[in-house]
Amino acid sequence: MAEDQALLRTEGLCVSFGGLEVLRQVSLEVRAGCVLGVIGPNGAGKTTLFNTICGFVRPDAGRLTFDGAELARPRPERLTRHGIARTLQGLGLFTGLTALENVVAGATHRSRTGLAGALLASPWADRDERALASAAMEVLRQLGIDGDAHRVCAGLPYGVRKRVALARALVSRPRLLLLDEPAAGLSEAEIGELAETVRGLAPATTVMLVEHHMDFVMNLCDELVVLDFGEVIARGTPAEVRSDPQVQRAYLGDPVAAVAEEDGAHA
Ligand SMILES: Nc1ncnc2c1ncn2[C@@H]1O[C@H](COP(=O)(O)OP(=O)(O)OP(=O)(O)O)[C@@H](O)[C@H]1O
Repeated sequence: MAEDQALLRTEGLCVSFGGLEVLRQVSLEVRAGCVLGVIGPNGAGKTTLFNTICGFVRPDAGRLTFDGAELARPRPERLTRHGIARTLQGLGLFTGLTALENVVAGATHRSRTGLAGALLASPWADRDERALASAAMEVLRQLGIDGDAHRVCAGLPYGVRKRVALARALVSRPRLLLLDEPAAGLSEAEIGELAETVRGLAPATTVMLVEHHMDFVMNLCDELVVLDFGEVIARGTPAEVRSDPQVQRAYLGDPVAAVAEEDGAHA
């Protein structure tokens, strides 16, 4: 581990789409063993930040370092080899496959024999397949959904499908897990359970998540970074961020103006 304990670091990331600057000089650190939340109003650039870290979007400028080494040109298909995994805002599951098959699909990079071995039906491929299925089952058990392992995803409740998506990311045993809106669409009870699950992953797995559900974020995260119009406008503990006037303005409009308006209404 690098001395500064930052597992992931971004320095001066800039991304534009056409003339639209979506990330402006974004510098942040994800400390090893922590749960870092990235929040901000709609369109602030949160998902673009994830996409840049994962290599789906090439930055115009800036630098990414993972565990002290530059991640010069991250390639999505190689991320798990670096020890990074992510979930998507949509679930991205194969709805016609079972929960177990979906999770195995997330683990295939661990296979030694690869596609060629599987096509040739080599004994190694058989052994690999059994090992992958066993690893996938273990993660489903860890997330409390092993009872649904052989059910087709299309027929599973949304909350269970979200857990399958999480299991698929976890099966590679990532050092850094990126979660894009993990609480979206869940009931309050499921959100509470999810917070416990994510808390249980750290410190072995460092977590960076993008989320709109404020209670979830405030209760779960060790640190927050706030993006607004592609810029980092605040960072700190949830309590520090909550009381930051710039953050309040970004979310609620200018509080001073809001109070003045309210006074006017009562006058
Ligand atoms: N591939 C793209 N091409 C053009 N514009 C894009 C692209 N991806 C994102 N954008 C624009 O970039 C801005 C930031 O989008 P992004 O999805 O990163 O924001 P966000 O903070 O994740 O928003 P939300 O909370 O609504 O998911 C938006 O104005 C969006 O329309």
